[in-house]
Amino acid sequence: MEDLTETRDYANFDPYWYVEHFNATDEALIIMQTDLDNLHKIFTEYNIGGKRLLDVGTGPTIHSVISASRHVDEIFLSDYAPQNLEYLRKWLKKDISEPTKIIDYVISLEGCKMTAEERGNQVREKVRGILPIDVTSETPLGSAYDGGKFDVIISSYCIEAAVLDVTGYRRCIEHVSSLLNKGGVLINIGDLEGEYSQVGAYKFQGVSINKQEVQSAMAQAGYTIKLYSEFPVTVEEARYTDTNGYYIVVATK
Ligand SMILES: C[S@@+](CC[C@H](N)C(=O)[O-])C[C@H]1O[C@@H](n2cnc3c(N)ncnc32)[C@H](O)[C@@H]1O
Repeated sequence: MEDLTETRDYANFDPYWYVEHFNATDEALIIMQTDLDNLHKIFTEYNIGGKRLLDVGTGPTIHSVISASRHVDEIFLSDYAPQNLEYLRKWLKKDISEPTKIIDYVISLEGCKMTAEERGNQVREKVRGILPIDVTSETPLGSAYDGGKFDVIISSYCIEAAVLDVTGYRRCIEHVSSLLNKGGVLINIGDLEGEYSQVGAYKFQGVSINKQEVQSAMAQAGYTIKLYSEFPVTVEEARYTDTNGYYIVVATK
């Protein structure tokens, strides 16, 4: 990643590059497979569900809500970067051609007989909003937001990307938690002990965080951790990040 330009400016985040590299190819599926397996398992085996789900920092990819879509009534996608929100709006209106590898893989996990287009439409039917969000703000969805709280929140590779230190990470967990109903579930997926991730010609800097720091941030925000797991970085993913691994936490508020 040496030749890339270091940035913290999400105006430099290219949604088309991201989808091409993390959703569209055989390599992308290898990179995403562990998350897809985990999300499928969590929603089927842990009996997680509810009325309203918020995906925090969705980026331009809806892979994190495919499994969830069978277990909630309403899905809200969100992101900080306007170009990612625009990409998601185009996805919702079917104004862009959607790579099918990720959805086909989830269909294989679910053992259903649908096409990727049919399963993608099932997800679209649940989407009720595509919202601007800033997890560094005490009012992440904006001070004017009065749309209510959520029963399930998913955040995948967003919170460590949004800040540069552990204190900032803790605050973001608290901000996100303010959007979750009591008794609700937070599924938080992220990088362990890495600072950079490539998107296009840029490497985006975030906080390097370890297991103890993740768990204490969750405990401090009032969560009971139901599951904490770590996974190694694949050879394919190591091309795009300096992270040592990934964590996934499932916790109740
Ligand atoms: C590495 S991408 C992850 C996208 C997607 N969730 C995934 O799992 O592939 C990080 C995302 O976090 C978003 N982001 C960065 N800063 C943020 C902030 N302060 N609040 C909310 N989202 C932020 C970026 O715009 C980007 O879409």
